[in-house]
Amino acid sequence: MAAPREVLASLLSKQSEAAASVQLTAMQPAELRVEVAGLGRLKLPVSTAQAKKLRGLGQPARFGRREETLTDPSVRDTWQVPVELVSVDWQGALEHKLASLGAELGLPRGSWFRAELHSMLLYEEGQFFLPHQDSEKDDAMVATLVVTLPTEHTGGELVLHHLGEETVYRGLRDRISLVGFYADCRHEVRPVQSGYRVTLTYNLMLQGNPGLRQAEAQVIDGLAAAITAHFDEPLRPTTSSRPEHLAFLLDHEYSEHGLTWQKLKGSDAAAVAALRQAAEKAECDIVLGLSEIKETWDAWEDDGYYGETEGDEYQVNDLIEAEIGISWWRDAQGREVTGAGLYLSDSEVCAITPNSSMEPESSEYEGYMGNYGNTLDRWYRRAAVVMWPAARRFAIRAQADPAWALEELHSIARHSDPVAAAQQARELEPFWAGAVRTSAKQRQLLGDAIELSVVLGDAEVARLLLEPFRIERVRGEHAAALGRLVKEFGSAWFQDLVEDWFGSDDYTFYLGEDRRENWLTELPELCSALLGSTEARRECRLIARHLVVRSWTSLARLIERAAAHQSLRIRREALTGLGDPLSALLRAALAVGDKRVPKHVVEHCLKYEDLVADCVLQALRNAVEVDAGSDWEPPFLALGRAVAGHLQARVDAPIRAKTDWSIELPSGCACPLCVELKSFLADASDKRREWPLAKRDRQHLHGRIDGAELPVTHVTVRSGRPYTLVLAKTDQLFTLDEQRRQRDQADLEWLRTQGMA
Ligand SMILES: O=C(O)CCC(=O)C(=O)O
Ligand SMILES: [Fe+2]
Repeated sequence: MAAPREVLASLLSKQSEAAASVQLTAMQPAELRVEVAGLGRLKLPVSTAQAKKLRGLGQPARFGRREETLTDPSVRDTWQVPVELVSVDWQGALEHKLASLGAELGLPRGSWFRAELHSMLLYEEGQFFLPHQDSEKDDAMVATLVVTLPTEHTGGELVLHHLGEETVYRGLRDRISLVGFYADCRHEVRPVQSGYRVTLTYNLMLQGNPGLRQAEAQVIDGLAAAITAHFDEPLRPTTSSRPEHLAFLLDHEYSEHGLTWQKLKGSDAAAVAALRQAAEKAECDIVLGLSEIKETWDAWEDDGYYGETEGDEYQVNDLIEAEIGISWWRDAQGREVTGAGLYLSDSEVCAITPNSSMEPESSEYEGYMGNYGNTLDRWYRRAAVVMWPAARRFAIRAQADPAWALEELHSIARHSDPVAAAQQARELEPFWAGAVRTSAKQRQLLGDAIELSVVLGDAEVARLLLEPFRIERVRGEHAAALGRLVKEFGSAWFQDLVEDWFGSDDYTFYLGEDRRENWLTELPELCSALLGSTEARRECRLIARHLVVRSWTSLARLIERAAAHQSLRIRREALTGLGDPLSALLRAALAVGDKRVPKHVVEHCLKYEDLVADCVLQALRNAVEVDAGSDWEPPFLALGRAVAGHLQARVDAPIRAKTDWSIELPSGCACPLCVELKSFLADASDKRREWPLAKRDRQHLHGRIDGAELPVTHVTVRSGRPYTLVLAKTDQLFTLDEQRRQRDQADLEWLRTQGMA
């Protein structure tokens, strides 16, 4: 049985006969007077002699690509006669022609075309225009009219492409040909084989204000029933969850600007008009939006074995999944909604024309990736109408646009009552966390959510609203609002919330700008904003202190994790990366007057001995950078002196003898193999070992050596059973030692200049 949405698409496909392009009945030469300044009236059919003269007036035609206008004879090769020189007298016939065109192209009643002469073109032998779309230069422009004057010529066909189909229109020898098409249709002029082809092109502007065309009552009933059935049936046979949306993809292309209820093209206009009436009947909201569709297909690279598949390099098999997202739409009143994120599953989408009949915007082939075999991703952009039950309006819109939800709740709280708003806010529960986490504007959202929480005054709802955020979003701009929050709900409540914001394991899953480390470096600014707040002063101070204490727990874990890296190089990089956060944390602690955190910092770092020296050094350098000139505060001084001691000890140690090949294996695994490895490495004279080992054991040792980036090569000699692992220490051991010594010396020197050594 067909799914309700398929029933809906099939009902709609019968709604309109509108074409995307059409050729009208040809006109007699005498019906059109074309005058060209300098040439006089053209005699129709245009003679070869006159065509040659026209050519003399022409310039190489230009074409638009994005913002530019270009001349490129490999794309468009034709002569353009300056339009100022041309005047066309239709002798009263134009209105009538435009009316037929409007009817064929399915303009709704109450609207019509107005034509503006755009250009006069002349194609001589070999000239052409590659496939392109006409840019909708004007808001009102929706279509193009090509008038081909009668001439003796072959070739030069005007070819229209729409929904995977090609329509070929030929000029006539003794009559005037008229072809109209919607501006989103790709079209081309094939090379002229002989003679001349002369055309006039017109931009067609949509005029008037179409009323909603009435679909037949029976059709509307059918559509409304399909819509209702769609929302009643489970999404898939195996689940009980029901669809939230129903989208119908349109056939024509639109820009954001051009997509309005009044300016739908051809068959879209009839389908959408019927859907609007059906949606109303089914008590659904309906919006008009631009969708982005990503389809993932199971595919393999075509080796040409299965016959010629012109232009296609891939053999496409099954659709694995389709995702559709809508971030811009216009509601039934025509108001725009931007920056939203409505996500639909493929069982919420239908269309008359499937995506596979359309040209994808882009596609990307991926070889075997593990989860699937080889896949081909295809992206499409299509206009769509989307419906949802009016009763679910708040939840649907809130999910797509969390900022709107907060604003809406705020206004309910202000205009009616906070209790009603809090009640409504509970509807957010099932999806709020997901909506917040996918939002691109989390910082602003956090501010709004805090404000709203205070207004609603309901601790449970506040928790629901605020929990999905992360500490990385909290900035100075939130200071006063945070103070109010604590005032309203108390500090125990707040500290629980902050625990969630930090995450239970301080796992920082953000990348780039949003990393925990980066946030920690902003801690002094955040604390100073909190300390500077003129509102809820006591609460703000409490918050600042608490954040400092909690941040140290977080940073201590990051330091621990960084120090555990087996490779000296990676360990150094990671620890150096934590220097700025460490400096920031100490500065923040000093600013809020916290004594305990600096004490813990010093103890923690000393516990690691020289392991965290790189972190401390970077912290000191950072402190100098942000606060040059002042005396060292005690915690910095204690750390600097401890590090100076370690460095001094390393520098004082005797230089490695040329005969000393001992290498220290960082602690980690202590299995019997690693114990043996450790003793081989520690041996000062043993440079090489041949070790017959089974595959798993060899791999374990590879992992250990590579993980620690030791100056030791490991090669498997594949003969005998088991194979033999050959380990050999390399000269790099000495260069690494020397580099480290030089660096220690330089660091020590720098600490001296700071009065710490
Ligand atoms: O000359 C024609 O038939 C069409 C020319 C065209 O496509 C254009 O000017 O955009
Ligand atoms: Fe064109």
